[in-house]
Amino acid sequence: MGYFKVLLTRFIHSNRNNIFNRSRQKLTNMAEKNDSLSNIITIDGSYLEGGGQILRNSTALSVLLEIPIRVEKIRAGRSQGGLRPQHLTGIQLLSQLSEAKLHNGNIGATEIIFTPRTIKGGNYIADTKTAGSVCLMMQTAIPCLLFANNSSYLRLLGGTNAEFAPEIDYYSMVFQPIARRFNFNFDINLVRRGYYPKGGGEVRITVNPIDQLTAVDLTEFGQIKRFFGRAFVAGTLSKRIAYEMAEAAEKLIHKQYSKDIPIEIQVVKEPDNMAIGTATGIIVGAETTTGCILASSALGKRGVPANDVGTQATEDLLYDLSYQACVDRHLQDQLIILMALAKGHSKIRCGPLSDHTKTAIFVAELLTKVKFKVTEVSSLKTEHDQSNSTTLQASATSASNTSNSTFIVECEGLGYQRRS
Ligand SMILES: Nc1ncnc2c1ncn2[C@@H]1O[C@H](COP(=O)(O)OP(=O)(O)OP(=O)(O)O)[C@@H](O)[C@H]1O
Repeated sequence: MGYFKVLLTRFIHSNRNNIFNRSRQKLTNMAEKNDSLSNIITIDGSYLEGGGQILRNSTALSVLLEIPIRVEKIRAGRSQGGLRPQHLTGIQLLSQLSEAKLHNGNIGATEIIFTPRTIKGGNYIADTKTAGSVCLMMQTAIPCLLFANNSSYLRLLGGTNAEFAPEIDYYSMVFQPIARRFNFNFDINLVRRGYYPKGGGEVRITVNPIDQLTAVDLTEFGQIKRFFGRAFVAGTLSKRIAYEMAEAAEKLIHKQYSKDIPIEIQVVKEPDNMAIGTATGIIVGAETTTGCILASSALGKRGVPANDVGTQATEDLLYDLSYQACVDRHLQDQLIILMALAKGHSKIRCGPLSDHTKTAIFVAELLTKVKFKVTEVSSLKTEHDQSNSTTLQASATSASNTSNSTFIVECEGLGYQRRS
């Protein structure tokens, strides 16, 4: 019985490999028919985090550097691997703005070949037709459009406050001000919010071109000068829920920080014409005297009490602050591509590095040839943190790394310049 099982397993494996190799060859032949693929680079989409981010970063860098890429084993780290609607919509947007050839751009595809030709500003519309995050589309399109030769106007439809993605408020409260440090800006016009499961949110983004990104130094934490945030309900939910989330956040902050530090958390019931669907959530952030901005967000779920939602978002923020990190656990990976492209030496101080960050470094090094250096600078968290280590335990787990170390991530950027 055991012998037959071994034979059967071998047969299945060898067949699977044959099928994989045959379809891969077919894809390459199709692509080679029209494109020059002599310098194609293959990206292993299953590397570390193995999610959509590796695909976004590699296609964005492919556009900027005019390198054709093959991404294989797409989202192999996820239970439902391959391209999902939001990933496909994001890649199609990049294909349009770069006049790229996209081979195998289909839902479920586990391998694509992407051959960009240019970077073209202009008007673009992308609709995930799901609650797929509009911010994740911004994450790839904006760095490319910064280097187009004219302005761009994006109309993006999908989820504005989606799980496991930056919320639109994170983009305006954290990413946008930090982007200014890299010498770029973009306008966000939030037309309508959209949530899981319906989506239907809409943002309009204006991107004006720049010549070069400036390197950043985000390594001095300074002192916390204010806490801020936004607690919301939309649809049929009572505003009381938003008050409860905000109160839970304030209570937790006051437990650990002086009451002299101002806390301003807006409590909002979204107007009906500004939101599709029913949802609730909170973002809580902190700004320091040296201009570091960190934040964390959480969305409400059926059966989860409002104060647990407020507490979760705040615990995550306090955990990042306890390292005196200058960027939060989510911003880390989002800055890697910008650091690699900028002119000069960029440095950021982080808490435990996320797998997203390590994956972003892997892709940036592979495509730009820029070398990143990661240095462990301390293994001690701040004193108040150590006295609150139990509260922060849960948070450590969600940061996907339980190390107590603080890290400096740095690189000499390639000084990417807009093509004339
Ligand atoms: N709460 C959050 N606030 C800000 N950014 C976030 C938050 N949660 C996740 N992110 C960012 O969103 C991106 C998510 O990438 P990831 O590859 O996990 O998701 P994805 O593209 O939806 O793909 P997949 O479906 O494969 O998970 C990362 O850049 C991560 O830092």
